[in-house]
Amino acid sequence: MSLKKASILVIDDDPDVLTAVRLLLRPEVKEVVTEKNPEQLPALLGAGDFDLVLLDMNFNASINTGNEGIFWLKRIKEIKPNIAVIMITAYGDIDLAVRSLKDGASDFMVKPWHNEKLLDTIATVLKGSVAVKGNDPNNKAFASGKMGNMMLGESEVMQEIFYKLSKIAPTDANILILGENGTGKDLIAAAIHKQSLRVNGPYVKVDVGSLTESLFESELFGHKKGAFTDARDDRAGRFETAHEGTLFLDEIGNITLQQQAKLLTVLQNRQVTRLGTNQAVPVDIRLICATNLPLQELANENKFRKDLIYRINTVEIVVPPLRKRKQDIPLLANHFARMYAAKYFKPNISMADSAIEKLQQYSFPGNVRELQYTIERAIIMAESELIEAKDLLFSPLENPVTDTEDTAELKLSTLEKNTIMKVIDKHNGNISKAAKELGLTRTALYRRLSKYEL
Ligand SMILES: Nc1ncnc2c1ncn2[C@@H]1O[C@H](COP(=O)(O)OP(=O)(O)OP(=O)(O)O)[C@@H](O)[C@H]1O
Repeated sequence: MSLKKASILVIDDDPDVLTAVRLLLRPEVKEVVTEKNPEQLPALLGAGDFDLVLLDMNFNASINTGNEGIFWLKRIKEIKPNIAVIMITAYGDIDLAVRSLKDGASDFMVKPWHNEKLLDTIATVLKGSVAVKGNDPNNKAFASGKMGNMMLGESEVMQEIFYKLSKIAPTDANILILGENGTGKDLIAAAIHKQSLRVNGPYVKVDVGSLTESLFESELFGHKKGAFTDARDDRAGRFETAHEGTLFLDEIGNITLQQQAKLLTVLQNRQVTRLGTNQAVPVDIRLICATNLPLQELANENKFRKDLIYRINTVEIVVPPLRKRKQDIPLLANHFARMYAAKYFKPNISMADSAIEKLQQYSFPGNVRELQYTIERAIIMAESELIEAKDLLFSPLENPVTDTEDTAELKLSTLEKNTIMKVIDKHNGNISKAAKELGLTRTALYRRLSKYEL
């Protein structure tokens, strides 16, 4: 949605702020309504059709915890879940503002702001929020339950994914998400839950790839006290915990054939039996699975059961690596720059064109996660307000990948292995630090260590 068509509600108890915002927005938007008393919010939201609320985080001069802002944010989301909210905050409340993103705010502005920056932020949020409102395929964002609340993408392929997601999220279809590490599979799973009819139910994520044979059953299906040596209490498994909600099984390609058989039985019967009991408990879950492995190939090699694939992939979403959708890089880079500029108290920092160009020339083997860490590093190190090409340092894997050739995957594996060794060495064997620099989770790094037998 464009600024010109937007109806905006501004809530702040400082009349000077309200006047300033009114003067700024009136020529730019369709309608601007200002109100100093947040108690009026429910009535105003009921009466008007607002696209966006600018909401102050502090309303009582004597209490300055920002909690009133979070309280009112939650109320807005209860009354009109799809309305976009930008929080207005003072410098000292950045932590709370970041928390507000988790509670559904689309963005936040730090006082005092530059007028242009405020308009820019409102315009960006409005563009994103349409996806939430109408699931229009021409949008650049899809609402997620995660930090920043938005999954961004303007490439054709991401637009198609958003469209597909908007269609399938409200159904109960099982979904299989395929894609390399760091492409956003986790974010997609959270987004599907957020946009589903189960949104008020639990969202339970399990990294099944990291569960040992012995933990697998008790973790997923639960156990009775005494069922095995460490079972000190009765415990519900993740299937039961996810009852009436969504169960997200990550790294599904890494489970053994034995685990696959157990999972299949539960999915077929839609009931679980806790270890140590005979009683089957019905479970009502929506299942989402994800993996970075080619399941079909694994099935052809008899490493993954075909009947399980059929069971889990009613709908398949394939998320392409970032190097195959470079059009998304500017949008994502600016999004991360704004996010970290706020986090590290550098509100006026922005990305130079040369920096965006450099990012677009890089192959990002760690995908969006690596882009995110690259920008975070640049913002932390930045000495001026403009991030330039020279400020962007990639993890040692700097050679752009030309993945049109057959040899690309092979080259990439060798580069990846060497890079991992170099980075671990640099951090004296500290896996957490190495994983962070590489743009990987610790689990993903461990998996690579075992893949390359390091
Ligand atoms: N399209 C996107 N828009 C905004 N942020 C994104 C997008 N894609 C990924 N991210 C961010 O990149 C990081 C990695 O994403 P995520 O964890 O969802 O990837 P993944 O595919 O599940 O990775 P892994 O396979 O390693 O678990 C997260 O911080 C996520 O918020």
